[in-house]
Amino acid sequence: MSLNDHPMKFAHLLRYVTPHRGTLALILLLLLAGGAISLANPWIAGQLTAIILDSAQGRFSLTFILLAWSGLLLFRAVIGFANQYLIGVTGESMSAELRNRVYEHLQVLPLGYYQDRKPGDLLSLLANDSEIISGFVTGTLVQLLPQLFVFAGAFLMMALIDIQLALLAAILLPAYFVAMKVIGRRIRPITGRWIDAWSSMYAFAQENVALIPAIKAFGREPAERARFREHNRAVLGHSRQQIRLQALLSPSVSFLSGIGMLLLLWLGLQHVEQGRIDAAELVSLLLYAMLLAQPLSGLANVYGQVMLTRGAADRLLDFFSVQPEPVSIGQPPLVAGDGRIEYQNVSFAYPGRSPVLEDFSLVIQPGETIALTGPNGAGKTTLVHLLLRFMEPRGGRILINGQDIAEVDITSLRSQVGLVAQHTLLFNGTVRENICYGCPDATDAEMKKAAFAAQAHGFIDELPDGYETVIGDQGVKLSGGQRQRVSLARTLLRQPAILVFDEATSMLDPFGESDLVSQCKEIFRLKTVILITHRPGTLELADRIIQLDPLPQRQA
Ligand SMILES: Nc1ncnc2c1ncn2[C@@H]1O[C@H](COP(=O)(O)OP(=O)(O)OP(=O)(O)O)[C@@H](O)[C@H]1O
Repeated sequence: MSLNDHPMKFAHLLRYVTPHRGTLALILLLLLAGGAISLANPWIAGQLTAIILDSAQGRFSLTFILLAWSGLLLFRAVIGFANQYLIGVTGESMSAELRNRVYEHLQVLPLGYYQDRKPGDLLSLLANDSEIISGFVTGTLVQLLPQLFVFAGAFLMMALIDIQLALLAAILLPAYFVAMKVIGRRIRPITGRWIDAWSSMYAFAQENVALIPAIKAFGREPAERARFREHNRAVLGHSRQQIRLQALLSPSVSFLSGIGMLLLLWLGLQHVEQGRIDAAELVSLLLYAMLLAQPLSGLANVYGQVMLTRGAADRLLDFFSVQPEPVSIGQPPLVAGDGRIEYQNVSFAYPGRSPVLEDFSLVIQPGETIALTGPNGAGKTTLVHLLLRFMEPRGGRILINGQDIAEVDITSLRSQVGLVAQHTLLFNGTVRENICYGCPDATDAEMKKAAFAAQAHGFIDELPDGYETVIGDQGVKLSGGQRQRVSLARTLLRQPAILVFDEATSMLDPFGESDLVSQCKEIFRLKTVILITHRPGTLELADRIIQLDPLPQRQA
């Protein structure tokens, strides 16, 4: 599929260029000025040769020419500095904006998108592809016109000196383009494979770092090392192929242009002998011919860069075209109410799997605490994930306070349903930051009240820095039960009308659990609560126990 056939169109990516068009235009002007100086050099060299050979063409004094030349070189140096600076800064700002946009889109994608992909692939969009796009704009696109300008200028100057030799140089050009095309065409798929291999390696390393305890416990270090080496070998293999082709590209073009120069020199000398041009003009002409070849090797890189950028643009556009979670702009908020929940004939199946729920109905009265129990895989977590609209049901509907949740603003819905998940998800920050994650403006007293209710205050107080203790990645510096309590406090602090505990007490010791149960009875009296649990201590809290049984397996 070509980029313009892409559902989101290549123009979408140009949005990141538009805010910088002023700076890019300035860069372009400076590059053109640099190009003009490059075009002046061969002419000056011709004048110098004329003076040295004492030819009639030497119209300026040696001192004047040297001074003027020095001035031009200084001017080019200043332009070079300005350009390098502007190109660097603009490129970096563009990639930063693109990275922001990628990250924003990541945040609004449905949970299922993450479950189907490796984190490394997503991170590669941030790390590689955003850079490639901005690098193309600042490193290739803006350079194109100045290169063409130098090319056309050099050709024109040659034609003014000797039209035959100028045409000969122009006739030799297709050879360069053939070399560029043949090699350039092979670079693109290799780059795509290199990026794929790189993201697989990254994803593998990331997963392994998270699974270190399991790897150590099962003594799998040597096997994992070997698997990493395998991934790394694939990355290296593709890099080698890519580097080989890229390395081949410029020298091939240089070789062809060198041969062309020799041919030109040979014919030029004959024209000098025939008196059609003088030696000074031949010097200028040869230098112009070199200038002609210079943008060509630049253009050879353009081809490789375009191929590389098309790959990155394809991946980014694919990513941006993934539908975000159902947008709720303009949808009314979920009106705060007494917390009545009603599942009406709800059906759901994960993609490619047999149905988990079919025609499921359940009414949970305001202030009621129900325990949801049943065998593993029966669909208990799925049921509460549907309540939070992490996924959408295939059939039926779910009402809260009489409002269909499919028709309310998703943020207002999630602010009223507090989930304490089966796997605690804590950030690498302080205990305070973790508890206040959903309510950054909570006061110290409110935070501590939530921590007391979750029976977490006692152990937090004994931590080296109390609430300011950093708990490590995923809270590794806390015990499993402590993590659950922090996560519970985080949810309680939001004071949602509906509380969902998805095996949230599974790691608490029996005493801790009974303490928590009595504490929670106090809290739960005011809220609608769904407890997913198998533990008798927690079941005791429930007004009603709902047994969920798995549906008979059948083909999706
Ligand atoms: N992201 C997913 N993609 C595909 N299938 C899934 C996904 N998540 C869960 N399932 C499947 O859906 C079914 C219900 O899973 P769910 O997590 O809701 O069960 P559960 O009753 O909460 O189980 P447990 O008691 O083990 O926590 C299971 O068969 C599971 O394999």
